[in-house]
Amino acid sequence: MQFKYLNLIRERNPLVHCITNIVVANYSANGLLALGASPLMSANLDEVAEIQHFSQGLLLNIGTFTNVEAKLLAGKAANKNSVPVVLDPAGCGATQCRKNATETLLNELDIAVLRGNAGELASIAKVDWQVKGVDSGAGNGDIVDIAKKVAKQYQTIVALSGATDIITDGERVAKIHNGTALFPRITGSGCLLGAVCAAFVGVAEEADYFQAVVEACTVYAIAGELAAKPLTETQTGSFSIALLDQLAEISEEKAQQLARVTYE
Ligand SMILES: Nc1ncnc2c1ncn2[C@@H]1O[C@H](COP(=O)(O)OP(=O)(O)O)[C@@H](O)[C@H]1O
Ligand SMILES: Cc1ncsc1CCOP(=O)(O)O
Ligand SMILES: [Mg+2]
Repeated sequence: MQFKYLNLIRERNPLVHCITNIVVANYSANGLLALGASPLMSANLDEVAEIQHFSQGLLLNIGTFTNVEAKLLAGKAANKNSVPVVLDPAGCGATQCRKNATETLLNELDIAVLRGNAGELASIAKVDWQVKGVDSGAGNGDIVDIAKKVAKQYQTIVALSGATDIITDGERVAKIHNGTALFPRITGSGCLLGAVCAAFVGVAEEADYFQAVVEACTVYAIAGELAAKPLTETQTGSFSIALLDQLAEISEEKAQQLARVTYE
């Protein structure tokens, strides 16, 4: 697999505007900085539309279910200014009001990338799933079918994360087999991945968003793998810091060497 967007991020230092949840705001900002992007966190109604005149990517994350109006306003301005919008429906299956808000964002906005775990994507696809808050929960549905269905319905690129990440535009499917079981043991690792996707599509042409998202998820999963290498399975605090270090350290050459990606 050929990588080309990681170096572009480091060259261009894209500004990624995040309207995210309070749990992960600081960690996401640090992760974007480590990668080579420039984070801006704001949910103020007076400025979120204006920010789309100079930002390269917009992340909307519903994790703490706040600022829905700001997300709509920012998303509409981003669409008008050709700024790619990444939606992270964190915890969207937990309550009815989250489901409604997620559907509104998907219907009202042109979402370039929808990044979530299996439970979140199953909830959007209306497939029966035992959702567990912001964690992926358990279910019997075929996750490739779920991801493809949602990608087609909303004409977007779905990045469904888990032990194997599934990236699809509804037709093409990439599976990323990299990662570490330490990822789901720290809070914010999925949310930071959403922000990382925004940085990658922020330096890509629209026609190549699929490839940019595959690259984003692969680089990220490998950074986690490298961070976990010297750690035991209980060193979750160290993993959270080591992941930031690896996002700063990882090169296209290293990613190419370690990537385990298959296409269907
Ligand atoms: N069991 C696992 N083994 C390896 N990697 C994992 C595992 N679970 C999640 N990941 C990785 O963790 C990152 C965050 O995904 P995930 O934990 O699914 O997000 P979320 O926090 O939204 O549930 C992704 O890069 C994914 O590949
Ligand atoms: C714990 C929690 N509660 C609301 S948002 C959030 C953070 C979830 O982070 P992630 O989805 O990346 O694990
Ligand atoms: Mg998580």
